[in-house]
Amino acid sequence: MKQYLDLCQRIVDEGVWVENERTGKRCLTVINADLTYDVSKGEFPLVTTRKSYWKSAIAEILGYLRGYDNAADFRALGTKTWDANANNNPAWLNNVHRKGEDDMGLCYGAIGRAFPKPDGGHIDLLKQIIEDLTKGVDNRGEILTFYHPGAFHMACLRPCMYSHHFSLLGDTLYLNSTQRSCDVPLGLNFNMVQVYVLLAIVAQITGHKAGQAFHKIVNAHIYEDQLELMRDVQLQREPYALPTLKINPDIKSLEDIETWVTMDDFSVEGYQFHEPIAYPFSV
Ligand SMILES: Nc1nc(=O)c2c([nH]1)NC[C@@H]1CN(c3ccc(C(=O)N[C@@H](CCC(=O)O)C(=O)O)cc3)CN21
Ligand SMILES: O=c1ccn([C@H]2C[C@H](O)[C@@H](COP(=O)(O)O)O2)c(=O)[nH]1
Repeated sequence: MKQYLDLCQRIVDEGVWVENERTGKRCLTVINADLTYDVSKGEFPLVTTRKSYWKSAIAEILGYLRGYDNAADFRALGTKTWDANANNNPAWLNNVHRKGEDDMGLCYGAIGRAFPKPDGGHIDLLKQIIEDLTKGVDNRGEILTFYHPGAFHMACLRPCMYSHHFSLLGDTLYLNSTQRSCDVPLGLNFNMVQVYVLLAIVAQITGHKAGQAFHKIVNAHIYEDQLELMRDVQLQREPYALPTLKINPDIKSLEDIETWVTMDDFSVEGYQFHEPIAYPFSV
């Protein structure tokens, strides 16, 4: 929690105003942040200085792991976070590749579960990683990437947290996740939860202990219409102790994740938080 608040304060104190063409808004921006979550100690990085919608965040990462490319599928899992990008962005609505209502196009899991090969066909990157890790293999390239510049014109958004690199040291699994662009008041609440959950659940289904997750952010920003709420409300609050996350121990394979897992398989204990803050969202 301290590392999150420190980053927010750093943006307020040292950020530089940058015009963003896609949203038509200015963003107070810093470059480079490194956050660490110790999953081995159960340090679940849930924001306490406002109500954080952790179920929505877990539903998002679950949808990516399932290869979803449709906001309706995300809603069925328990999150509306893709509705706006799929259905309210004029550039995407006019894109000839959009396959109709709720389509997100070729991004995130649609790439990671079926990465197009230059010589034809696809690779299921996640399946291959899970198979390797289950056998105790780390080939120093166990990388789940959602980043395919050749597909950007066929997607509603480029992936923000675009790479998840798993590593084994003995029986302990580590994760390095990289994010190119970060909406710190809104997106990062979710992204911290997602990095933690991704390491915890992949360790669980591959039979390893979870170690640390390292989260690298390149462009970290606060949109101009979020700044006042962050500086004058959220940053004035004292954080509470971190809660803990429980994951159903019956989840044992990638197939379980693909077939029956729901938000009921996750629970958070001891979550004490301050009043909700409704930050403006930029499409
Ligand atoms: N500008 C922007 N910021 C983002 O964080 C973001 C995007 N766009 N587009 C793609 C996804 C969608 N994500 C989202 C979308 C909406 C919320 C949001 O509205 N959160 C509210 C309410 C959440 C709820 O009720 O479930 C929040 O207070 O956290 C968060 C992340 C993260 N990503
Ligand atoms: O998981 C996510 C997804 C998106 N974001 C934010 C970061 C930016 O504010 C926008 C994406 O805009 P680009 O112009 O494509 O950079 O969404 C996030 O923080 N986390």
